Amino acid sequence: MNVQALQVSQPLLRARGLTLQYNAAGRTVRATHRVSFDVHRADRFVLLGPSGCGKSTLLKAVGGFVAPAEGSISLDGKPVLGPGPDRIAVFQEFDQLPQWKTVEQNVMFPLLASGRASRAQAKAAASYWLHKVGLAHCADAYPHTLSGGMKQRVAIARALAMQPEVLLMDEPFAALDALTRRRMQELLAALWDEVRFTLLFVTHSIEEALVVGNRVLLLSPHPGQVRAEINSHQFDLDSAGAEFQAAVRRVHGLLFGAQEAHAAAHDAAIGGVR
Ligand SMILES: Nc1ncnc2c1ncn2[C@@H]1O[C@H](COP(=O)(O)OP(=O)(O)OP(=O)(O)O)[C@@H](O)[C@H]1O
Repeated sequence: MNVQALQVSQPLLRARGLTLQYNAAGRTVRATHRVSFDVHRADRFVLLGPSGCGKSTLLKAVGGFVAPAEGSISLDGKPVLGPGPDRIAVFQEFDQLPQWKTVEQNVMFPLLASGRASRAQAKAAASYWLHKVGLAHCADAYPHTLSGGMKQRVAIARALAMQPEVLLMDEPFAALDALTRRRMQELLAALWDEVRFTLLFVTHSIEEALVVGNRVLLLSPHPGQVRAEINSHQFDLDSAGAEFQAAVRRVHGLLFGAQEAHAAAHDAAIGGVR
């Protein structure tokens, strides 16, 4: 393999042996234990697992907001030591947009604040991305006049306008109704088809993980540890057939199999004592 080929195959984002913890009220809560994963350019990499497996904490660590107690994160070969405009996050909360700025100003703001664009460039970028997410007609509206789905569209436009190395998404559609959630997944897929951004996406929905991601890291909770990593590039939003259902069951088994077997054994043991 020549040097150029070797460089191309290097992961963009590399997480190695990440132990992440919080110190709260004099005690330490371990959120993850030695979690490792690689994200390649244009991957749609999903962190999947039940509540408490440390998905959000992993995303915060990649964002540079939580320093690892153990392990390391690098982006494009450089250590991640804090937040930066190369990693932009979209959250679940609808209040992530400043309410006193119009939709257009919201999209322009990070471009201006980071010095990445002049006012004219930021305005042009806002116009371009608002058009892409179907909100060109809302440029002068204020966030409180928008639906939840529209607010998430603005948040996505704002994030992609920054052209981050990695787009971080923490359950971005979890607070939406099922139909809107589906529309947003379609929008994300269409944008990825066009732009091929690199995505690190957190969800606790197996179905969402399989249709949004091309690779999925399965995590078990307390503390979060890697159960498995699977490829899911064969599925898309039209996947609903037997193969998809079998994959959902398989992932469910990988995530909860040991836990359910343990609970069943525990119940049986209690039943036996009674
Ligand atoms: N700010 C904090 N202070 C103390 N403990 C925290 C804090 N944030 C998270 N934790 C703990 O870290 C662990 C992992 O939490 P995290 O939110 O990363 O999990 P998650 O998989 O994203 O869960 P959910 O799907 O419920 O959001 C949990 O035990 C949680 O209670």
